[in-house]
Amino acid sequence: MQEKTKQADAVRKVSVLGAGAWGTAVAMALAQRHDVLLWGRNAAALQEMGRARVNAAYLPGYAFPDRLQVASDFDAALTHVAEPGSLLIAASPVAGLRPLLQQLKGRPIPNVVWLCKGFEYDTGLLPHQIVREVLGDTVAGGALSGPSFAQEVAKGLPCALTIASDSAALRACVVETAHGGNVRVYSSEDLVGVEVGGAVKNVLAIATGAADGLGLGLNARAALITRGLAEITRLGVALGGQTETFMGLTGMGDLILTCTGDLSRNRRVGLGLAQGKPLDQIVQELGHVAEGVPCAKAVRELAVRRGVDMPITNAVAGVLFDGDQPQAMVTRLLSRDPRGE
Ligand SMILES: NC(=O)c1ccc[n+]([C@@H]2O[C@H](COP(=O)([O-])OP(=O)(O)OC[C@H]3O[C@@H](n4cnc5c(N)ncnc54)[C@H](O)[C@@H]3O)[C@@H](O)[C@H]2O)c1
Ligand SMILES: O=P(O)(O)OC[C@H](O)CO
Repeated sequence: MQEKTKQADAVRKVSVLGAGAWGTAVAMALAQRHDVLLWGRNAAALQEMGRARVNAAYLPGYAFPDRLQVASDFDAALTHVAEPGSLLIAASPVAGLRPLLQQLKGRPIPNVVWLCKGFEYDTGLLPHQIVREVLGDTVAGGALSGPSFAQEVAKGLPCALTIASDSAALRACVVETAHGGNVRVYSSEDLVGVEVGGAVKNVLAIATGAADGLGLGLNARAALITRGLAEITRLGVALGGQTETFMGLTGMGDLILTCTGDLSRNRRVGLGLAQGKPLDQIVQELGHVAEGVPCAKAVRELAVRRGVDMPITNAVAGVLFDGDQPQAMVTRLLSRDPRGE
């Protein structure tokens, strides 16, 4: 009974800026009940999506629901969410967040919710810090995160997400809009904790993919996930996140999904490294972003600056950027001195 009151009854206007796999899947899920406009930076691809009613490049095989329309241009996507209670979703990768926000600067927008997971490559900033740098404090913003493969959401399978924001009004707006049907939305005030969990789990998924690819077994996988969670928590707490957050959906939940699910692009990077493929080839074959790659460098540098011990991240970064062999990564981790758990 109580759940029902939290679910959106009113039809709302939503614009999703970014038409990769995740932006498209979120737009499709919200279009079960709301009027959704999907915009992407590639005009020709958008036009084709509008005609074929499917995102053939990033989410092939999943037909758009009727209430999902493709935006004719960027201005149309913003006009669509002009009325109060609307939702603007930024669905770019981390690398595209700053340029996207710069396009929004000075424009009348109701709020902004971002979906990307990672630290910015050059600055080491979390997404909410980029938002504040570009838009200031005048726009309510929040991170929507949690264990969620785009293909499963596009299929209408159940999933649970967390909206993290310091604005109670924004959290309520996202819950009222997105909670319902097969999507559950929880709330959190811990933006740092939610964002750190989402960012670092991608690096750890590369590590578990490599370990699995090397045939190291399920014991090794469980050890990497568990020690990985300790690593995420150390960094997250050092940056101001709350310990409990890392035990929740956006911490442990997303870590388990990404480390164990073969739909994960980051896990597939690790599997490819174990086969001896060059990183460039792996990323090209993926055809999607693997946020753990740039994030590994940003996290390694941040951890050094903050004095946080992150052995698994360092080992992954060694393979990605310093020419270490995946087997050497394992040796490096196993040869560490014993310590208390
Ligand atoms: N796919 C998922 O299952 C999933 C789930 C939850 C969160 N996410 C997160 O959502 C974000 C987007 O992931 P995705 O799955 O849509 O990626 P994707 O690779 O499927 O699509 C990326 C989209 O961003 C565009 N893009 C690529 N590089 C860009 C750049 N430098 N600047 C601007 N745009 C760029 C591409 O044209 C494409 O439209 C990532 O941070 C990812 O971690 C993904
Ligand atoms: O496919 P990945 O590895 O980018 O992971 C996708 C999502 O972040 C899982 O929650």
